[in-house]
Amino acid sequence: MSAAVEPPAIELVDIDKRFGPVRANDRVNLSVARGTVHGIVGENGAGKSTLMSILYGFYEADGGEIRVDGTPARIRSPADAIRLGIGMVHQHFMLVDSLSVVENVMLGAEGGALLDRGLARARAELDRLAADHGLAVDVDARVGDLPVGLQQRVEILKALYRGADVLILDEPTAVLTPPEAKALFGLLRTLREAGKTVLLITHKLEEIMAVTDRVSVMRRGQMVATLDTAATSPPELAELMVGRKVLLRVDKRPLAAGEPRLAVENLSVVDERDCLRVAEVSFTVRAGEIVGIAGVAGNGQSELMEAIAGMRRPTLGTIALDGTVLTREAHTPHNLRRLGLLHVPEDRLRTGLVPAFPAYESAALGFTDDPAYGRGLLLERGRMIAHLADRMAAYDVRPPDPLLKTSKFSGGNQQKIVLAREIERAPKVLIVGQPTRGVDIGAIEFIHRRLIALRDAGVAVLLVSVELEEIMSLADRILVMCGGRITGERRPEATDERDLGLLMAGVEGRA
Ligand SMILES: Nc1ncnc2c1ncn2[C@@H]1O[C@H](COP(=O)(O)OP(=O)(O)OP(=O)(O)O)[C@@H](O)[C@H]1O
Repeated sequence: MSAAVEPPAIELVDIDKRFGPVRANDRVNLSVARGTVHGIVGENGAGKSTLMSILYGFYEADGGEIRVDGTPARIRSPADAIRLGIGMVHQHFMLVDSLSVVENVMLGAEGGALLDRGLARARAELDRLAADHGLAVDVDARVGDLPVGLQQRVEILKALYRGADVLILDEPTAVLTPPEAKALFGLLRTLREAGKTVLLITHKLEEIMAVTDRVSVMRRGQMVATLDTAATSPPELAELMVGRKVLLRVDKRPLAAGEPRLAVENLSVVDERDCLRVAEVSFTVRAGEIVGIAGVAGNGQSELMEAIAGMRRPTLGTIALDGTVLTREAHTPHNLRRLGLLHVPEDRLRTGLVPAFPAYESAALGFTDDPAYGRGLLLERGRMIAHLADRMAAYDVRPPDPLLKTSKFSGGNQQKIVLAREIERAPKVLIVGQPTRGVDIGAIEFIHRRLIALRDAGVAVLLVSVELEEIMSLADRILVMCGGRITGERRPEATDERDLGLLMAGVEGRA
């Protein structure tokens, strides 16, 4: 342990921040010791990202003080933060795909341009950082060609290159595969050993347990606890986060599956670049059954879901609903919705919502002919608003304001709006991609219960998720996809994460 006299690397004192009526940060205090990994948890909209944005100079606090190494600091922009040795790794990387790693790292760094510091010098510096911290990456590779895990590494290198002593990571594993996440944690430990300080926001309590020294819990804009990680547990953290006990396990009745509702036969899908993404995939989903598709992101799951949902044309094969093969004309998102096939897209900002619309309009996307909204072209705004207000209450969306612009909701609350839109319309078949990405533990429990309730009510559910735990606890049957093919089928009680992991990597698991 470091000497008691050393001031904390970061101290936030009585930080306040309001957005209109929302008190996003309410007299928040936080003290982070140098050379530690400090976790921050809290339910969706608790104010975690706002607090970190204040520390990084994206927002200015309405009140309170920031101290860096014991000295009061004025941080009015990210440039101020960087000057004080604070770096941030964003969830959506701020990298230029067409430039190389070394060019990206130099971009915007002090002195700005490629001209200023010679490329050779930057390369040498990157090599040193890579060697010191075990951050191997090909500095001449084009960033757009790197897998997501390595792009994240470039973001970290960029922050270190600019002299960061404190690194803020906002849900860094949301975009990573399990091996990439493991590699990231190894790296965080190395950075800690080198005396760096890491602030880690995550919804995954096992990550908190695995890698942090201390953990702070936020709830409704306030800091409710800071604990030594070794002295706490996931159930205790979950309870502090949501203010009640959370069931971390899913309870479900035995399977009582009925008729096949969705039948996919020899389906193949080729993408825009003529690459085969889905190769001769066949399966059925019966009424009252959840079929889970496990796989590392990018192995054809997205294209498969989009093809079924009528957003992409399959090149070969058929899709049948209730025993009737869909013709080309019938296979449109609009008609599928009419037939009772609903779809929760995995990428909510790209295909699920329109960020610039008020929430009630985003929540009506694709359903503007719903009789509940009124007739014909004259949609009744009042009814759309009332309808979403009901859903917001049921899903505990915060703030429960249907008129607020979609982009102003926190990530997890946006996810709840999309889920509520699709799930609550009595589907016969529900296709749901990454339903709990970015949502907090209380909301995960709620969403899992809703999916089980739909199954028990006879809905055929196709669940695609990169979270193995989610697939294992919800699915009645698990299909594993790798390289566009189904590489195995398992019952959850007859498999484990290792077996599925092998199938996901294209290696035959145990029979
Ligand atoms: N630019 C903004 N304008 C209006 N309200 C905002 C803005 N940014 C955040 N908020 C509100 O402030 C509150 C805190 O949001 P914040 O993004 O900090 O939560 P979070 O804890 O990071 O949530 P999540 O886990 O869902 O990402 C939320 O109610 C959110 O809707």
